[in-house]
Amino acid sequence: MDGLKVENLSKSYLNRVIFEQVNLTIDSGQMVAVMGKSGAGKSTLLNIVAGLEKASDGVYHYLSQNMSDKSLSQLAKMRGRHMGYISQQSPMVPKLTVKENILVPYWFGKRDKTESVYMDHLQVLSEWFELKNLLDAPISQLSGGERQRVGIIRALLRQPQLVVADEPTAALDATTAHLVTNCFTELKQDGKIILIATHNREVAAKCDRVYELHSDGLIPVALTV
Ligand SMILES: Nc1ncnc2c1ncn2[C@@H]1O[C@H](COP(=O)(O)OP(=O)(O)OP(=O)(O)O)[C@@H](O)[C@H]1O
Repeated sequence: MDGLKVENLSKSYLNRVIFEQVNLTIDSGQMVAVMGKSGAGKSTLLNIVAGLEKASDGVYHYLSQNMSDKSLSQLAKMRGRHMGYISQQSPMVPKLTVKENILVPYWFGKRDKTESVYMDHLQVLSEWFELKNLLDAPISQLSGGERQRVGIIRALLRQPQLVVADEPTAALDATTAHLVTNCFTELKQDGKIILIATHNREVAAKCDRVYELHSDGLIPVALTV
């Protein structure tokens, strides 16, 4: 199974339960949004799926592998090869240019395609996200929304099967946010899996399914935008 299957996942910090009984299946070619009030645990859930932290209980499978059995370093390898993780504030190396920041994971990760494939894809993505003219600029000169788009390009550079995007449009105006949702829609049409945490109802409305995260699990919601 190429998809993602989450079963009875729970997370607690010390004795405080953030969520439990989270069940979610996303097949190839599907885009799913998780909404919910601030502090509900959306970032925590996405961090677990992306292998940045461990669940307290439950299992999840991705690419037919039981991810819950893996160590954080094994999960980091899986993430580098098979996932694109977009965080709320993508960390950047201040002294590097935009292009160099995008290429950092390529420099340090396993290269399963030729260099020209990555460079061509970088050009396509930077054009799509309207950053082509800024590729040689120091990252420190970019606005918050521009940096957010750099983080998205970096996560997509390796053409991952699973994209985990935490508030990918938080710093963007409506027009630029459309670039992101249109890109994600193309990716899902190409068979990728997209999991988004968002407060933006217009972004969620573009998804195949929308859930609200509560302490006792995910509840499907029907959006009227
Ligand atoms: N390392 C940690 N230790 C203790 N509590 C934590 C830790 N990380 C997150 N939390 C708590 O878990 C809860 C869920 O946080 P999370 O960031 O996942 O929420 P969220 O739904 O993404 O919120 P927002 O919409 O505001 O981004 C919060 O109450 C937060 O304080």
